[in-house]
Amino acid sequence: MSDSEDESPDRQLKIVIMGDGASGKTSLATRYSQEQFGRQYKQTVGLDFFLKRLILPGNVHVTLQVWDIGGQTLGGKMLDKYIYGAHGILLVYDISNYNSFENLEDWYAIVKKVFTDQEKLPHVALVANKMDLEHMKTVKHEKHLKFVQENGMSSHFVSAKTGDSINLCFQRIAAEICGIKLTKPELEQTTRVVKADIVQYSNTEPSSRASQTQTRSSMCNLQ
Ligand SMILES: Nc1nc2c(ncn2[C@@H]2O[C@H](COP(=O)(O)OP(=O)(O)OP(=O)(O)O)[C@@H](O)[C@H]2O)c(=O)[nH]1
Repeated sequence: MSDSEDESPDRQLKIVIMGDGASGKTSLATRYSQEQFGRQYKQTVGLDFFLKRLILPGNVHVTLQVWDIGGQTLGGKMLDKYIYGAHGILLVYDISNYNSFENLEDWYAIVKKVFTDQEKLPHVALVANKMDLEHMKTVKHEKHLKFVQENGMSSHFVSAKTGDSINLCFQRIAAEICGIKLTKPELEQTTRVVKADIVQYSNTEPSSRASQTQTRSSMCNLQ
């Protein structure tokens, strides 16, 4: 018997990413599935697909089918069909753009409409993207938490640019859908470790620094 015959088939989960144009949905998907980030904005027309396999605790193999829905589809005829059958929905906003947060009410209204009368509701996650632009933040933390609490969503703060908390976000959502509780060490393990150079200056005069400067590399866990 080959190894592959031993394995149970992957659980397939449909994950839909929604939110205003330029909030960073495609960037989130490409960062997660391909470890890449592009500064250039290229509008998604209709939708794009991404696939990502992951293994959850308990050796649960999962394939995420990530549906990246273009921001211009709000109000369009196809949106209901894109959302239908989703196991998880990411409502994404850009922390530096208040409108993108406010408009999530409209995106969420469509989700609720599609799932009225459905037995199983999808897991809905509120995702604050572009956390690297914290200095340009226009959405208060309390506003984010209120939306989460009022609607029973999970809460995530990420940056597709730096990759901060992206794996953790998808891992938590997949685990939640599969009914798997992640332990603290498992959550910490998923947090991306970013390498940083720490420059150590001696207490000598600036003029003599050039010859004496020593650089040391250390691992730094940015959360
Ligand atoms: N600084 C910063 N820029 C980001 C981040 N994520 C995305 N961007 C930038 O924001 C712009 C829009 O990103 P996209 O991922 O194309 O946005 P989208 O939500 O898919 O847009 P639509 O296709 O119109 O729906 C691009 O220029 C990205 O480089 C982030 O975390 N930080």
